[in-house]
Amino acid sequence: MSNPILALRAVNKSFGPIDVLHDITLEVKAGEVLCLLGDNGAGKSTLIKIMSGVHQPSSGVIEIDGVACPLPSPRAASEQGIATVHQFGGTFPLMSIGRSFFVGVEPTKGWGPFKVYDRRRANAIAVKAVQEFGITRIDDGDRLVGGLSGGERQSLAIARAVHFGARVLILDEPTAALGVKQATHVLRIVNEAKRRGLAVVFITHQVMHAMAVGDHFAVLIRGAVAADFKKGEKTREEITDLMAGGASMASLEAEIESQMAQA
Ligand SMILES: Nc1ncnc2c1ncn2[C@@H]1O[C@H](COP(=O)(O)OP(=O)(O)OP(=O)(O)O)[C@@H](O)[C@H]1O
Repeated sequence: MSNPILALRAVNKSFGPIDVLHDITLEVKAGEVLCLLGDNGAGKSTLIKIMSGVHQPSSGVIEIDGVACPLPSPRAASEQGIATVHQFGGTFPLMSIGRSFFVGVEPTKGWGPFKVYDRRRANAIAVKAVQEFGITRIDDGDRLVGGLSGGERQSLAIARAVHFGARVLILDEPTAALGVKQATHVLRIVNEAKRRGLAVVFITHQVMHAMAVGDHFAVLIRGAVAADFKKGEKTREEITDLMAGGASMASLEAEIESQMAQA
C-alpha cells in the first residue's frame, strides 16, 4: 500500500473562543479520492482552508509524504503540490481560456524588453490540457472563460492544476451548482485525475456524487469526524442518515408523505 501524500493528525481549530474543528485525523493517498461529506456549518470550508494553507491549525500536525510539514501560506501549500479548485472554478470570466490557464506564468516569445505574451502557444497548451481530460468541445483557446458552462470551467481549473504539477487536488463542492449532465462531466474528470495518480479531496454534500467517485469517505458533523469508512461499507441511506446527524431521513420522508396524503 502506498503511503498517504497528505495527512492531518489530531487537528483542532478554534477562532477565539469558538471551537470549529475537533481532533481531525484524515489521510489521502495517491490515486485515491477522499470524499469529505458534511452539512452546512459542519466545518468543511475551515478544513479545506487548513489543507490549503489559508488557516493554521490551533493544534495538531499536517504531514506531507509522512513528514510533518506546516503550511504557513497558500503559497507554501501550492509549493507542496496542493491545489484547491473552488466551486466556480476560480477562473476569470473576461479572460480567454489560454490567458486564464497561464495567468501569472504566461509563456513569452522574443527577448529582453521585446518579450511578448505568446498567445498561440498558451492557447495550444491550454486546449490540449483540457482535451486530454476528455473535454473535446473546448477547441479554441481564444474563447472567453465567461462563455463556458459551469462544468467546463471546473474542468479547465482542474486541468490547469494538474498541468502545473498538483499532486493533491482539493475540490470544493465542484458539482454543487451543476445540472446532472455537467456534474457527470466533472465526476469523469475527478476519475481521470485519480487515474493519473493524484490524491483527490472531494468536498460535497451530495451523497450520490460522492458515491460515484469516492474510495474513502469521512462525514463531518459539528467539526468532528463522525464516521470514516471505505467504498462499499455503507449504503446511500446510511450515509444520508449520518449526514443528517443520525436522524433517520427515511422516517422523516415517510412522515412528510403521510402528512401530504392527509392534506
Ligand atoms: N473565522 C471564523 N470565526 C468564527 N467562526 C467561524 C469562522 N469561520 C468559520 N466559523 C464557524 O465554524 C463553523 C464551520 O464553518 P465552515 O464554513 O467551515 O462550515 P462548512 O461545513 O464549510 O459549511 P457550508 O457548507 O455552509 O459552507 C460555523 O459554525 C462557522 O460559523
